[in-house]
Amino acid sequence: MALEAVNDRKAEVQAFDDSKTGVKGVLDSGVTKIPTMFHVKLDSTHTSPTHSNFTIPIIDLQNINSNSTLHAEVVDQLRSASQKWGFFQVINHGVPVEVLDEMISGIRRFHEQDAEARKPFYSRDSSKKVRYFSNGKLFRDMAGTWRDTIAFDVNPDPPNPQDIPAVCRDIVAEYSKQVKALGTTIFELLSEALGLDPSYLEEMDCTKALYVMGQYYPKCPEPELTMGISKHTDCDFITILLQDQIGGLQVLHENHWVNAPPVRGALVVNIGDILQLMTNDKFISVYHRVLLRNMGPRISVATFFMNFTISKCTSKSYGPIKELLSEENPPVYRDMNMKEILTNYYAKGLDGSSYLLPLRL
Ligand SMILES: O=C(O)CCC(=O)C(=O)O
Ligand SMILES: [Fe+2]
Repeated sequence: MALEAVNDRKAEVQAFDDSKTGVKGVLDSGVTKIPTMFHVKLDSTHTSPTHSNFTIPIIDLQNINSNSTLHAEVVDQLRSASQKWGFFQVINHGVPVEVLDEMISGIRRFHEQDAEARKPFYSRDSSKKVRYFSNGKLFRDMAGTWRDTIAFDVNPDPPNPQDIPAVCRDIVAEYSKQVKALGTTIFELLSEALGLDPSYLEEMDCTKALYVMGQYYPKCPEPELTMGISKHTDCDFITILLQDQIGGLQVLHENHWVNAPPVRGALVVNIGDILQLMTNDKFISVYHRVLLRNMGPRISVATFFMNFTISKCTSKSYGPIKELLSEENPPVYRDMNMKEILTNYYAKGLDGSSYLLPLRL
């Protein structure tokens, strides 16, 4: 890019960020063409049909407390999904559908309230426990995506309730509590799926930190030119995702983009990069993205089991779990502490799963 173009782009991004009203603010200004900073480099897969022969596994958690045969079946399904897909949906997971609906509504209320009410929460200071922003890596990723976020750093040290926007305060607290409990159950089942003691992953601090991101993808006047979220993997242990009924989430499976269709009452779970590392690639952290269509807005809530703050993350080291290694399955990563992992992660743009490469042996 010529220097002039780089400077233009910088000015455009800065003006957008200074508006403190996100992509929603751009839309509300009445544009019919999206600003060039949101034009992403598209590839042929942007418009190609998705692969409908595949479906992301749906796992019913109803029977986890039943007899041991039924329990073992659920564990088998989780193991298979984590190995082959890195993604699955869970139903009968114990989080009431009213809580799910109200969480979507609360996030919608935040993003759809008056711009003046949103502005005070807008910040790029990642040490803030509650903050509103658009495109976390805007100044590093060259293309913006059509998405705004309200994020809550809810665990282990939750924000002061007064700091949470009143329009979603109660439900954020309730949802976080419920999703943490579900996460704990899922980590127990995943530990079993690995042949480990059920408490293994919890003892590795996998359930300690939760980061909840309320995503808002406004209706887009030119969806064919941009993305909701570009192709990436999640830097965490697992992610539990709540999505509304709009659709648009796609998962890369055997080189095909496969839709993760909204299932009422379900939560989507995916394996993150750190769990792939710990399982020595047995469980996979796969690429996913959100493609925008003409519909919208779309709302989702991604809960990352991870502390993204370098100064507060766990001091534990992560590498392939020793119990899983053998002569036939030697470690493919070296151990690294969380500070180093996060430092590598922040040095890359969003599409940067390569931050784990320095750990590959
Ligand atoms: O909104 C979605 O469906 C996916 C969000 C996501 O992948 C993320 O926040 O990492
Ligand atoms: Fe993600």
